[in-house]
Amino acid sequence: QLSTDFYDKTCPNALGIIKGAVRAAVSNESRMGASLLRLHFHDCFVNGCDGSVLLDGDTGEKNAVPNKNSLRGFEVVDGIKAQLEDSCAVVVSCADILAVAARDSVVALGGPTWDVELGRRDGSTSSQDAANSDLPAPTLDLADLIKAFTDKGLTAEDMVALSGAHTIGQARCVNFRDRLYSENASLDSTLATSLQAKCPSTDGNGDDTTSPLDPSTSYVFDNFYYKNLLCNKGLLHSDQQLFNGGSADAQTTGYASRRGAGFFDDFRAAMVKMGGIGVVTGTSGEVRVNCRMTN
Ligand code: HEM
Ligand SMILES: [Ca+2]
Ligand SMILES: [Ca+2]
Repeated sequence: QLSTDFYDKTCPNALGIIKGAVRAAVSNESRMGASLLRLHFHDCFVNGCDGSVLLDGDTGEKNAVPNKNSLRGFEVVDGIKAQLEDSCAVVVSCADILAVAARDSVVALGGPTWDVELGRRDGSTSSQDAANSDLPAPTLDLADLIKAFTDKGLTAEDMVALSGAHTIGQARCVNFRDRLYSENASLDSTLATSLQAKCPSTDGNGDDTTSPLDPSTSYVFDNFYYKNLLCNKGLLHSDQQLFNGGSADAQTTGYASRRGAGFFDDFRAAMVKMGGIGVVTGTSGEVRVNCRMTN
């Protein structure tokens, strides 16, 4: 039901506007590419790709545990939406902006490109409970990571490929502290020691200081995420689950050795699949004028 040419007639500049704004935002701050990619993931996993993550409100998704003090990029989305409203009012949905911005972010940081399917409509509810229950936590083991994705119609293989998004971006100390102090010897000891300086052992100390998810190339979309896992350098507990003697090991090893015909091909296919989760099209839902509130 989605189509890649959805805005060709109604807003021919839409894709160019989004690409230009994403490029500018990423050149201003490289991390923004990671933040925009993550917004699309957190949108799609909660009530489908419907822009719900963008809605303001104390009881909305922005205040859910995985999102609070963590999600970023809302101002960039506002800027894109304002430009689109100037060019073609009430045509391009906020959900589609997130899908295109995710792709353009990956490309801006050296990753693969793909055609984004378009025509998603924006929803009207933002569910904090659904965000808390449906977004996978970094404490999960492999079986529960797989379940979080199969619950959304994705496969275990999609989960391993999509986790490669952690080749860019940052995580807060509170999300990997246990890797440094409790999960003895599972994290590479040199990396653990260097991370300890910025992430003290006491709960509450330095919780929000950030470290790169990919300590090798945190601003390049490449396959170093998987290479790191082979050396026990996965920052999050959930990352290292993809190479821990379990069922994901072979796929991780494959991606570590083949970037283009391995990881990149599977990543683009999985992104298209993720972008189709729970989408609403046609005349249901709406196209928001302001991504932060319903019309
Ligand atoms: C497999 C299960 C996943 C878990 C448990 C997980 C968990 C996390 C956590 C805990 C952070 C750090 C947040 C913080 O400390 O504030 C993070 C960051 C990030 N995640 Fe994931 N994630 C998963 C899958 C994904 C997927 C599928 C994508 C995109 C396709 C993604 C993209 C990102 C990006 C790009 C960042 C860095 C954001 C930034 O620097 O602003 N993650 N993730
Ligand atoms: Ca959503
Ligand atoms: Ca990287």
